[in-house]
Amino acid sequence: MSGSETGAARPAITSQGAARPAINSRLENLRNLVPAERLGKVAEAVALGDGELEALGRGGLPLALANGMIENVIGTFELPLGIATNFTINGRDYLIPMAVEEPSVVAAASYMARIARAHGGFQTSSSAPIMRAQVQVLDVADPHGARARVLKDQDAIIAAANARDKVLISLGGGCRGIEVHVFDRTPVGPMLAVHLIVDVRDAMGANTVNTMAETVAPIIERITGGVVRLRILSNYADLRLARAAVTVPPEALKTEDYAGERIARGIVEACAFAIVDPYRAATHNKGIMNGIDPIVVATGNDWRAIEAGAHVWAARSGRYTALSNWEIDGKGHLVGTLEMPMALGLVGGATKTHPAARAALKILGVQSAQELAEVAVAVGLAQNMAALRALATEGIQKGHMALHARNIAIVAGAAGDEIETVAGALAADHDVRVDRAKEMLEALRGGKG
Ligand SMILES: CC(C)(COP(=O)([O-])OP(=O)([O-])OC[C@H]1O[C@@H](n2cnc3c(N)ncnc32)[C@H](O)[C@@H]1OP(=O)([O-])[O-])[C@@H](O)C(=O)NCCC(=O)NCCSC(=O)C[C@@](C)(O)CC(=O)[O-]
Ligand SMILES: NC(=O)C1=CN([C@@H]2O[C@H](COP(=O)(O)OP(=O)(O)OC[C@H]3O[C@@H](n4cnc5c(N)ncnc54)[C@H](OP(=O)(O)O)[C@@H]3O)[C@@H](O)[C@H]2O)C=CC1
Repeated sequence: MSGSETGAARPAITSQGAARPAINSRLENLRNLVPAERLGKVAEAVALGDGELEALGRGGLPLALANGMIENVIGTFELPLGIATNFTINGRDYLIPMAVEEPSVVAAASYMARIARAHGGFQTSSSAPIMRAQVQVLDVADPHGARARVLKDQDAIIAAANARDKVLISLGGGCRGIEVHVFDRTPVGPMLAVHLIVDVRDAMGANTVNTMAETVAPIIERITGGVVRLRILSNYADLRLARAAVTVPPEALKTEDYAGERIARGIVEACAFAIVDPYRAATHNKGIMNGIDPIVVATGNDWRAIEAGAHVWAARSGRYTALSNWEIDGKGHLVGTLEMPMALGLVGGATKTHPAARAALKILGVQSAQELAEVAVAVGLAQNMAALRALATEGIQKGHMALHARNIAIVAGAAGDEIETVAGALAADHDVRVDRAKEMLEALRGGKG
């Protein structure tokens, strides 16, 4: 990992998280219950209140609220919300709410978390929640001279930016500094990008920094003698990094068919493929985002922003590559690491307006946006580990298609108890196809009739 320069700013997750009583994320047999029973178990584990239970039980978002969130609302669109179990992060157990349409994602994360928890779980860290806003300046005669003038007057710009958001300042956030990037040649002539470097505390921060950028634009025009056009945050949140690491001995990975050393080596080899080949890296990173996006969605955060930040970070060297690293340490243990931008909020956006998002945050029990970011990358790393383990051994279809079989059964027309019966038969036959499911369904119904 390369982010140690910002690591010093990280407040200890354990001290921030201390407000929530410890839970046990193992929740054995959750998979064998029906949804209402699962909700009961989770509610008991994290002490959900009536409001949260109601929000999760009834689907989360009343139409009247939805109508206030976006434009031209005609209804709501639901996704399954699953709970990944077994997570231990920095010595603390977490239940992970995941809103996602893809089968096997929740199971895969829970599986790797189960392996990791016996070996200390995931270790995480993060930098302070610092975002950048950009102010684009055109028509500057002397861009380098203008840069020098902006930096000389940066205290006045910072003061003007901070005058706009008293709440943020009272919480210890605010504009911390200025950077000026000069582009000598662009299709429209020389250009400056003045960056406001802002600590947004527990917000994702887009609106916060956009307001600041618009506020300081006239001052920047005056100082540079240029014309300001764009005033907007950058989704390349390279100053807001979260990191996760996991170490497991090879014997923890072994299965009936594969030795642990073979699996660990296979994971390292799979990662090497993604490091050198962008075609593979895109899929490798999609697997990481399989873990992260469902948390982003469940907590009402902006997943487009997280995706944008992830992929520009993956290409920061000029070549798109793997976000994670897998290696074998001196003791022969498998070591996985992931570091990436993670601009998540506990306030702002839909985090407070969406009742199910509030319930998801309660389930997570996180005390700060930084803690949420660290949990998200830990789950991303677990998901990556699960996919690479499967790919390097039996292949993805065995586990994934067995769980996807339920979707196929539904597409074929199965309902109620038929879904599990047809899905089980499809998986047992290793032939997960809709036409096959239809045949099975006909036979099942014919048998009953
Ligand atoms: C799917 C598994 C976990 C099965 O694996 P398995 O060996 O059949 O699982 P198991 O039945 O032995 O159970 C092991 C643990 O997994 C969990 N688990 C297992 N099943 C369930 C379930 N039904 N409901 C809830 N949890 C489940 C659960 O934690 C369980 O422990 P337990 O608590 O029972 O002691 C495994 O095959 C796997 O991890 N596969 C990888 C799946 C994956 O990566 N899916 C993502 C979609 S594919 C994709 O989009 C990404 C990709 C692959 O392209 C990325 C890339 O290329 O890098
Ligand atoms: N390119 C992009 O990614 C863009 C994204 N967006 C959208 O912007 C939204 C996120 O913006 P964001 O600024 O986070 O949201 P908000 O403006 O809704 O919330 C941030 C505000 O909440 C208040 N606040 C209260 N408690 C805290 C706390 N503990 N820490 C920090 N702030 C606190 C602050 O001041 P106060 O109370 O004074 O408001 C702060 O300005 C998302 O919906 C996103 O989709 C918008 C434009 C572009």
